[in-house]
Amino acid sequence: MRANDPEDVVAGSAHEDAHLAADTATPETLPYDPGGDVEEAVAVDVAEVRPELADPTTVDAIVAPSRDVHVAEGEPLLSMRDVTMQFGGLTALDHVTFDIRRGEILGLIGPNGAGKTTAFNAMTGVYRPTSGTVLFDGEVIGKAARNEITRRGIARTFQNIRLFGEMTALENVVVGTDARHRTSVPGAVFRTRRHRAEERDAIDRGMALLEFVGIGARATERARNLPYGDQRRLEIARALATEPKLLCLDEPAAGFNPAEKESLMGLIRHIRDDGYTVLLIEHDMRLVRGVTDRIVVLEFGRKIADGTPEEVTSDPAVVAAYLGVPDDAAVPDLPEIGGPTTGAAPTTGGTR
Ligand SMILES: Nc1ncnc2c1ncn2[C@@H]1O[C@H](COP(=O)(O)OP(=O)(O)OP(=O)(O)O)[C@@H](O)[C@H]1O
Repeated sequence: MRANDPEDVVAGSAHEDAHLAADTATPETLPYDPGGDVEEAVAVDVAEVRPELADPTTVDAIVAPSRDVHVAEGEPLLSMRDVTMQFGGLTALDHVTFDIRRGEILGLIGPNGAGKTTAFNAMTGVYRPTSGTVLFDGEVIGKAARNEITRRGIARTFQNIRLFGEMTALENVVVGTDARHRTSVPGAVFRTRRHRAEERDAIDRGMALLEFVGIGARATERARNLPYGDQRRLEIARALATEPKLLCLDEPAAGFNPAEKESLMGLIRHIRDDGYTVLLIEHDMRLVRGVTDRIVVLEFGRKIADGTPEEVTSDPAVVAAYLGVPDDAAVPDLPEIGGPTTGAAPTTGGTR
């Protein structure tokens, strides 16, 4: 199990055993696992870096993406081209084509079972499409290991929060920075100058990211002790720590009250304004409409709409998909979708 692999990060899991050293640490001197195959914990003085992060201008500059992206602002960063995904006799995606443009917040919505997660998995290399192509920053994405996808520049958060519960907030974020480290294992073990510099950068960037998402003051608290909303923010900070070209948020507002949703919208806009491209899968239509630049709608594995929030939410086909009413029956306000009362699409079965 690699420490920087988000799929393996589950709050309260057996993985905590690997990080028991944190239990015996003083609040100021925290051991952290630099990730990869290095097993030896390294002492890090968190208190030393905190005062440097008081200036919000510095925080924004540190957090802003620094990787080379081949496509220009507004051009397609990720393209789904005629993607079909079949599971046995079930067609979960049916010739789906859409782009995520560099610098935008794209919402991907649709009723339960519409194919959102499947599209997400095809984009992030979890599935190889049955046919069609996914292009990311000029390269074809096939099936790829998760760390390879992270390395290429796609980061994601999960519907169900996955954090190292016994690690501090800062440690969780520093683990995310490992994806960008270049030090060899011997370099880490012998603590070469480059390794120490990377370690220092990781801590500075980790603190800046925590400040950026609004939980800087909680840097030394264990992830499992953070309030629910702060855990969701921590997941976002950790995803950003991998320096992604594309940040994918899978239902980041699940379980939030209206005030928390409002605050999350502000954070997502801030992330976009800082230079990131964001894909948002979310059931809450108010949030999707309030924060996205464009929306793609799936139903039964097919794309039924693609446009601005205003265009999409007034599209009779979208209204019908959500409410199960005839296409010509305009309904001005779409409700939150995906709950048990939506009658548009079955969650399973049927050939899509
Ligand atoms: N690995 C799989 N094997 C078989 N069928 C699958 C698999 N993954 C998804 N499906 C099916 O594909 C269809 C689309 O599912 P998907 O999870 O992509 O929808 P969704 O829009 O994400 O739904 P939800 O909003 O409920 O998460 C569903 O009928 C689902 O049962």
